[in-house]
Amino acid sequence: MNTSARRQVKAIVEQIIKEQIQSRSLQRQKPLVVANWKMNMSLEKALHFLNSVQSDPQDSTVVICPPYPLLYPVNIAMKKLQTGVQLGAQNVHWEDHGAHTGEVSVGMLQEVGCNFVLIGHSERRMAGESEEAIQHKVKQVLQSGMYPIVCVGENSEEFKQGLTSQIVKQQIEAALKNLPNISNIIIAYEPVWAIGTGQSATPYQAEGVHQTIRQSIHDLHGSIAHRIPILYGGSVHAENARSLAAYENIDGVLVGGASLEVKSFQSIIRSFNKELGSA
Ligand SMILES: O=C(CO)COP(=O)(O)O
Repeated sequence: MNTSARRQVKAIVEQIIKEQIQSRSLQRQKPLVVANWKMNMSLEKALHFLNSVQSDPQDSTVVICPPYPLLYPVNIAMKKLQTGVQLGAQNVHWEDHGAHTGEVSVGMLQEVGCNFVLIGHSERRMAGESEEAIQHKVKQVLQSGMYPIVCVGENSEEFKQGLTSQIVKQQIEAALKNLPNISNIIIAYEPVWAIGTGQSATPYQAEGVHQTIRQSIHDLHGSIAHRIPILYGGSVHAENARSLAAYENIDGVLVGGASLEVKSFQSIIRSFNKELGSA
């Protein structure tokens, strides 16, 4: 293909993506872009980050999940700077209070301004977090009115064996069964083999798994499934965010490494905005 033909194909693809995002944003809720800083960032870096990051709450909901000790100062800075960004935690305990050394309750997270909390991240599952603990946490967070972001996803062995659908269905069922009201639930599909590896699932692959997840939620809780945001996570960066945003069942992203730098995170936020001129 010569250069001019290649340029034409690229322009057509760009146009299709733009139309898909525009029609999708008319039908669905606002996209959600979530930063999981994991065990990274200092207070100084975090404050610098907040000074520079910008989000328009009309276009997307942007959430930052810092490590516990940064929650309070980050909340103060967010209020002062009016960044339009919301606060989330990376974990929580299911009890209100008590003898649980090193743990933090839902009430404590709310006191420091958290509206969101990650639950069942694969890095925590690998450290021994059980399905039962995840279910208790989801229930407790829902009761508080906060938004639990429940992480699911297969590991590389399971992926190679073609077990992805089976694994995510099992994880969704374990986390969401017997819940009276799931309207605040957010799901994040994070294939373990894509986390921190630079090897993201293709948007097409992710869309297929998101459809399976939506169907599983539907099987458990009925038509509310269509309103539950399903995020993709695993090597999301500035270059692949826009094509992920184009898919109907990809309602946002959960970003690790690329959320530590303002430039890459800002570019991911722009990819999920309705106005694509600046993307
Ligand atoms: O685990 C993740 C977010 O929770 C994804 O991490 P990376 O974006 O660094 O692959």
